[in-house]
Amino acid sequence: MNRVILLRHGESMWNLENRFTGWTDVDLSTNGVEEARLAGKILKNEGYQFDKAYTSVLKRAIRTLWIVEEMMDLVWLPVEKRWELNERHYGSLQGLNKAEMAKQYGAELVHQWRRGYGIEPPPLDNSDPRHPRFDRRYAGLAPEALPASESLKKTLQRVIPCWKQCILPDIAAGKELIIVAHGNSLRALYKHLEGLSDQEVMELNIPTGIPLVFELDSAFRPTAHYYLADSEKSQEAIGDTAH
Ligand SMILES: O=C(O)[C@H](O)COP(=O)(O)O
Repeated sequence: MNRVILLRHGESMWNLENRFTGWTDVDLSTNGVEEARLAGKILKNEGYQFDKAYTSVLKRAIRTLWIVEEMMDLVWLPVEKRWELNERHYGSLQGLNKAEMAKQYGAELVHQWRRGYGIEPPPLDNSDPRHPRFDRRYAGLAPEALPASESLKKTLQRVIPCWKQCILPDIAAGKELIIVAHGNSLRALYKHLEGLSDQEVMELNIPTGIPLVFELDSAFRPTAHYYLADSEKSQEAIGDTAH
């Protein structure tokens, strides 16, 4: 059986403050550190072993992975950091409070921005210092690859090539992998794996800090998936993420 573990980073400072984050490089909150510790502890206690990890180039995911590695005594683990696993770029919403935006623009539009498949939040201006073209970690990328905002669809269009070209060959080679990423990059991957419709993915929420196991058949199609938490806890966490 092939298997891959997906993990959304622990709660970040801006999750805590209910602000749109996207590509903003905010760190974990104290609670997020605890969530990452617990995820590592659960993975260790359940006997998981890894050969390699994938993560994004954003510190909330990277630090979550570091903490998991420490908890599992796996600090030697090879890690591949891929910008394609970053959170969806939230455009000019980044930094703004989600509840205040719902008051200003209406809950329905904000819900569409957050959970709709094709809708793109308002973009960052090209001259905005927060535009990724000013960030050296993206310096090697073609300018047209750098988003100023992304729908979930656009996010999926970068996540899935990374899945197919980098991650799947590692799984095919028999490696046990953990992918530590973000709410929307993982929603995109989940949509692809489970073949969710554009409508179905609107209902999908991935909680912070709870390992999600995908079992795959020999053609890498999912045969099962489950959270490593009791169902009450994961349902509560999924509910929290939705709001
Ligand atoms: O980027 C963000 O704001 C969060 O990590 C994900 O936010 P969402 O639940 O509003 O998509």
